[in-house]
Amino acid sequence: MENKKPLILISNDDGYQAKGINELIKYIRPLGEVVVMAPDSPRSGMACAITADRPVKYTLIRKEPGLSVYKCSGTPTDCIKLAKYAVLDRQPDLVIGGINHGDNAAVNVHYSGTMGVAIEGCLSGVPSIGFSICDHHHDADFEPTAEIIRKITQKVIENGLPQGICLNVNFPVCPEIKGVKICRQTVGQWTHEWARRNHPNGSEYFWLTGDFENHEPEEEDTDNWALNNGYAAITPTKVDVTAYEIIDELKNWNL
Ligand SMILES: Nc1nc2c(ncn2[C@@H]2O[C@H](COP(=O)(O)O)[C@@H](O)[C@H]2O)c(=O)[nH]1
Repeated sequence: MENKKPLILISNDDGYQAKGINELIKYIRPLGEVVVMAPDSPRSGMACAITADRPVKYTLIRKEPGLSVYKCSGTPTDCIKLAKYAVLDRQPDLVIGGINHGDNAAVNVHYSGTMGVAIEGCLSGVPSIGFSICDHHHDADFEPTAEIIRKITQKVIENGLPQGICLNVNFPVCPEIKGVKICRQTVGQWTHEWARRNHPNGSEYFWLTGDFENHEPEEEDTDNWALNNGYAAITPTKVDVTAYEIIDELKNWNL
């Protein structure tokens, strides 16, 4: 029986030409057969959005031994769904989103197209990881993340992940990452989220801005604490968002 290399499906939300996904391809290639299906342009903030009202297309960009790269007109989640349906000849062994230009720690897991990739992989029963770095610049330095990305990826290939759980991995911006912390999601929220502006035609419009308010900066078990102190943060993330803790209370409402 041929011993096949792990099949690794990669996507992102910064587009197939972004530095982050191309650095990720470089770090991951030695670990398996890599197939990339990524948006044809940036799709930040798309979370788990899907395209239900217009055609979605994909195009082969490059094909080498062990690596195929496609661009797609859809969302990050569309990329995973379409790659599995139209391109792959078998279920992938691993789905990876990233490396995102900007972190997706704390509540950002709910806005992130990077985590939309990992959540879609997880929902389809595939061990999945989202990788992000706390640097929005297009030429961010991803090199300090390489060794940890390879270690985490290899561990997930070897051990898998429980059904319904994926990993949200965030990296600080520093020349040498101190290590890895296993964290919980920080409690916080975005404030001052809009800039009110006037269009030259006299109309008013709003532009998304915002400050992220960390409500527990001293709590050392949070992903934001790890990132603020030079550690990579691994936040195990569930796709079942049921609030089990209040089911009995609601039953007692006798609706
Ligand atoms: N400037 C603001 N950024 C926000 C706000 N809410 C979320 N976000 C950012 O969106 C990204 C989406 O992640 P991606 O992986 O799709 O790029 C998330 O990481 C947050 O940083 C906001 O109110 N203002």
